[in-house]
Order: sequence, then C-alpha cells, then structure tokens
Amino acid sequence: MPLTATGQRIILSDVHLSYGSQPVLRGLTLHVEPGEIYALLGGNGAGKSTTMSTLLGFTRPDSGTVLVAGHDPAAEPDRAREQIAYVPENVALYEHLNARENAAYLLALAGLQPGMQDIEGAFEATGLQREAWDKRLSGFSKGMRQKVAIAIALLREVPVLLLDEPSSGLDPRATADFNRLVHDVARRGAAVLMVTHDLLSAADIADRIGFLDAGRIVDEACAQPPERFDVRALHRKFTREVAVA
Ligand SMILES: Nc1ncnc2c1ncn2[C@@H]1O[C@H](COP(=O)(O)OP(=O)(O)OP(=O)(O)O)[C@@H](O)[C@H]1O
Repeated sequence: MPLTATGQRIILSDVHLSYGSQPVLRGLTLHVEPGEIYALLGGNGAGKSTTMSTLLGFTRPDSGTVLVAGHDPAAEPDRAREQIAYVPENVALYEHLNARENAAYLLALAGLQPGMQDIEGAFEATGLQREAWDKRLSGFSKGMRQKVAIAIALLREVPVLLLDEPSSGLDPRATADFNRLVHDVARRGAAVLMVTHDLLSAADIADRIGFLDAGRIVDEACAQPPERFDVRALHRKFTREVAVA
C-alpha cells in the first residue's frame, strides 16, 4: 500500500480550483492520517462535494497538491480510486440483486473473489441483519444500503474511506450504528474523510473537524477527551466563522 513520505493518506495542499471564472477551492489544505477520522464541515456551496470530486479524480485542480495514498487522482485516477471506498449520500447498488449478490458482483468488478463466508463476516461486522442478506436491495433503507457499502469497503481493505453526508436521512439510532461502524473501519487503519452539514454527527465521530468556508479551512478543532468536543462552542464558532469569513 503506497504511502506518502509523511505517512498521510489524504493530502490536499494549497488546492485551488475554479469552475469557469468562479473560484470554488481557494487554498484548501488538509491532511488525514491512517486511523484518523476527519470531518469536513461546511455550509451550502462551501466546496465539500468539489473536494470529494477532486479526491476521486473527477475534477482537476488548477494548482496545489492532491494525493490519495500516494497517488495523484488527476494524473492516475484509476490507481487513486483503487485506494478509495466512496460511500455517497445515496448509495447506488443493484436493486434487483440481493445483498450477497451485490457484494459478490461489485467485488468481482474490483478484481476480488471473496468467499461467501468472508461476505457474511463483513455483513456481520456491519450489523446488517441476517434476514436482509438474501433480500433484494429495492426494499433496503438508506442505513441498510450504507451497511452493504461499508461491508464491501471492509472486504476491499482500502486505505481511504470517503463519506458524503453519511447521516442525512438516518434516524439517531441508525446514525449511532453507522458512526460505530466507521470507527471500526478507522481502527483497522483506514484514513476516513467525511463531508457533512451535521455538526452533531461530526462531533460524535471525528478526531478532527475542519470548518470549510468558501473553499478553504477557516478553523480546525481536535477531539479532546473526555468530552471530545464542546458542541455548543463548536456551533457558535461554526455559525460565526461561516457568517464572517
Ligand atoms: N460542475 C459545476 N459547474 C459549475 N459550478 C459548480 C459545479 N459544481 C459545483 N459548482 C459550484 O461550486 C460551488 C461549490 O459547490 P459544492 O457542490 O462543492 O459545494 P457543497 O459544499 O458540496 O454544497 P452543498 O452542501 O450545497 O452540497 C457552488 O457555488 C456550486 O454552485
């Protein structure tokens, strides 16, 4: 697994990107280490999706450095994407296939052929109920779909997990389940970057929170035990900084 000299799995360094004449990323710098969960919190239009798209190699920055496990997604999109499990806001799976078939098929597309026991082990690790394993995806909730996507990520053993608005539309119990699961993935050594509007979920899960506004990080907060984050202070800071930055 290629790492950068500093051991950082995700590197965005002084990244600038414009759509036409509109600057969207304006000197974005953030790093995520193996085993770390970084929440990128920002309001509408701050540049969260553009950041994800840049890491996935779908948009090319005008300047700056982007590295995913040592690969530049603009120059080597396939190599970079091999390192990434991406869980979008709405997970797209094959609706007419059941959960096992989805996992087997999508892993085969990634060149992997896990045994059924491995797939079941990954479903168990995600807490996907046994009764759901043979059901078609068309009846699955968002939380169940996320569990299938994370099970696939576990089986791919990728070093980087990208999560786009993972808690939107999930009830508090499903959010807590999902957050536990993401912690497990990080504990196995993956670098996790999630983009979100949801301060509570970010505070619950992240080791670090970066406040993104107008395409750059305007503040960062680190989890401090035992309370991790002072959510009220973060909320004040977030609303003030986004308002004045
Ligand atoms: N393909 C595109 N072409 C032109 N402008 C775009 C494109 N994608 C995004 N933008 C603009 O770039 C800015 C940042 O958009 P982006 O989707 O990255 O923000 P975001 O933080 O994800 O917002 P939201 O929370 O609303 O999804 C916005 O002003 C948006 O209109």
